[in-house]
Amino acid sequence: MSAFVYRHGVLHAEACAVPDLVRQFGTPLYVYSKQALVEQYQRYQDALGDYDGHICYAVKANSNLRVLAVLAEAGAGFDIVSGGELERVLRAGGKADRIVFSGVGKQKDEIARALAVGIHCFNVESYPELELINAVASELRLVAPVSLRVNPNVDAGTHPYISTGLKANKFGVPIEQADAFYARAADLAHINVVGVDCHIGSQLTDIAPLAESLDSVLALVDRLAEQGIQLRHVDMGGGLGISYQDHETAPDIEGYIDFLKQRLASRGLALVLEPGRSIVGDAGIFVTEVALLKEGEEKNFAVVDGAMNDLLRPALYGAWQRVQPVVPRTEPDAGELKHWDIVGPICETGDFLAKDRALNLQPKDLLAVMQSGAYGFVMASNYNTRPRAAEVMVDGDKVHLVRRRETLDDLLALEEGLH
Ligand SMILES: Cc1ncc(COP(=O)(O)O)c(C=O)c1O
Ligand SMILES: N[C@@H](CCCC[NH3+])C(=O)O
Repeated sequence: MSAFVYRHGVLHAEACAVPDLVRQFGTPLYVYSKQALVEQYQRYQDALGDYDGHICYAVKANSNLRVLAVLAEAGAGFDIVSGGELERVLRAGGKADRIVFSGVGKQKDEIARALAVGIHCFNVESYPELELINAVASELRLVAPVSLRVNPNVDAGTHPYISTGLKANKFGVPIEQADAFYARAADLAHINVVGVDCHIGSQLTDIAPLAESLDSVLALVDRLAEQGIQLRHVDMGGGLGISYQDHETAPDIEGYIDFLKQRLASRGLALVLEPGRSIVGDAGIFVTEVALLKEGEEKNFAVVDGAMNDLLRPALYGAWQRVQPVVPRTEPDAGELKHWDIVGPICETGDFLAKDRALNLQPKDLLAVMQSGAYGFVMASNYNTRPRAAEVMVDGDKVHLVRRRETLDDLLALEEGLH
């Protein structure tokens, strides 16, 4: 059940009325639900059950320390893509031996730190990277656990910017080259090959492309076994989508994991998954206030105090997210339903949160952009010298400020050269 529901005509986050949160913390504001976060993680964990493996939450989706701490406490592992994300996970109480390290450009110092703390494995994406990891491990007199990220050349059927499993994408090693890659890795003294990894894209609403990728991955696993290279785990990445629009249905997490377990069990393979959006996406909203209404001949614009720097998905991918009034107007004061483009104050035509939405609006109205828990705050910037929004997490009727609003002093603090 959604943690964001109307009660007595007011949008609530769990037991907290959103207007109360706004009075306390201002706008624009990210609001997360602890209950929604834990419930969604628990679905993955329960579906895995006592099957050997890890649910490694993809930190990039929402890396707030409190979000990570809640998931660490629930028992999550983590998928990281930088040294910065590694430190976040460790600070939040995540266990190093449940971390997988993905990404095409891992740096020497990031590799060294990950080796020193003892992560579960590196998801390697190229030969030069494999050699770098071997060299760093050799310097530290350690052995690096490694999984190869294969690119199965499968169309994930998602937005081209978030599709990662095609030959044209920069990710992974083409699956036809994987046999040779493993043979070479097996010869390196400081590399221990433990698995195979595949992540074909994000916001998938159909699991057929994942099943197709799994076929190729398992054929590779079987070929390697014949050559005496026995892998211990298969990591199918993340990618399960959520319902941003009514016509989109989120894939069935339990059904998907059951399917994976069935395919892996006969080969004695453990299962690793790296879900991001499907854990945190529904657990957050972005709240913004209408600053002014600008009605025109062709278009009506509602200028709000949130912008593309706060929530980039609409500008970057043309993404469509639900926009709901925090306190919907009711008869007899419902006013006139008009179509609005919800735009921010930034000097870019692409600065919109939504287009052509039928709403009854007045200045100072609060709007909630739903499904903003994933790839929301993490993609925020300071463009137009806009301090980034505050983030709060509700837990029943309690609310915790989990990142304070930035100030102008925060923004200017790192700049030098005036005197
Ligand atoms: C390697 C890797 N793993 C996991 C994820 C998480 O994906 P999602 O948020 O779609 O579950 C991503 C992002 O797409 C990724 O690049
Ligand atoms: N940022 C993207 C997802 C990218 C996934 C990263 N591999 C989105 O908002 O949809």
